[in-house]
Amino acid sequence: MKVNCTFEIVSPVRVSRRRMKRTMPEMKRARRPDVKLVILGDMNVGKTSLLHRYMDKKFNDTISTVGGAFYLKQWGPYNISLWDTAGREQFHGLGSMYCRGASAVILTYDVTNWQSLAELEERFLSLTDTANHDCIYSVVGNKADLTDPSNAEEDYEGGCPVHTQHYACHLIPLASPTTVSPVANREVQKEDAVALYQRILRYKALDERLSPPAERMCFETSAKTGANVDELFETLFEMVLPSILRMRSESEASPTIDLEDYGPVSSKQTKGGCC
Ligand SMILES: Nc1nc2c(ncn2[C@@H]2O[C@H](COP(=O)(O)OP(=O)(O)OP(=O)(O)O)[C@@H](O)[C@H]2O)c(=O)[nH]1
Ligand SMILES: [Mg+2]
Repeated sequence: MKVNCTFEIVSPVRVSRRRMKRTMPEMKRARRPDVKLVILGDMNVGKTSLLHRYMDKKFNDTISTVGGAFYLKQWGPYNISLWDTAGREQFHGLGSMYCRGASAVILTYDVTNWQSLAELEERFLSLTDTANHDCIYSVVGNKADLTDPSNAEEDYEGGCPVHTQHYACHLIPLASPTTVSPVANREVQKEDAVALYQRILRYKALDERLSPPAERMCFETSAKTGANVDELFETLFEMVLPSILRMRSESEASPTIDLEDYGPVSSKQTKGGCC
């Protein structure tokens, strides 16, 4: 449905200063997402946790995503829609719908689970065929905290770091402490992610010399500790900025709006509903 209209928006942030009457282009900017990023990957790799960490700076309990959900992030003057998707097989078909019109896709695996990396090429890469022609791709290994020796914990009552082997801590070790050797947890090496990124470029028939380098597009993150999470999203936002500017100049010309573009957005950083 396309309509011509201008209406008044009172932004909760500005209501103390002044009520604003915006013309169409400003109203469009205030509400309509400028660009779309999608996060894909097998179930349980931490897609939702990464979005919660970035949007809310928290690592809280999650339930397995049903269908998909979107978040609207205001980044400077730009509105970026972040689409979370379900990794479960039963929702696989929805992935290509969520990727439609995407300017960046985050392909996520679990560094402690080799199969989650393999699934990206076997099951998820083809879903990105509906993304924009100039879409960028990031390969993200999450749960890096599980392979970080400094995070090692022994199974004590209350927990005591493994490097205090002489039990300096006050806790009495259990009869047979189970030491988690974090490095042994790692199943995917960084080189494996780089190799996958290069195969993605070939799949997309992109010239590697003209594409963003692997070291810029491959990340290891932890939604639990927050490691590299802001860097991941902010790097991608910077990289899609040219697409935003291009699409804005194209949309300036169109005086109509499509009300279906306006999700249930009511404040600056708003979580969309499940779609
Ligand atoms: N240690 C650790 N656990 C994590 C991390 N990220 C997510 N988890 C845990 O992994 C489990 C799955 O996390 P989700 O964010 O729900 O995974 P998902 O990819 O959204 O899963 P689906 O919605 O089913 O596709 C939860 O128990 C999280 O607490 C991380 O960085 N480190
Ligand atoms: Mg999820």
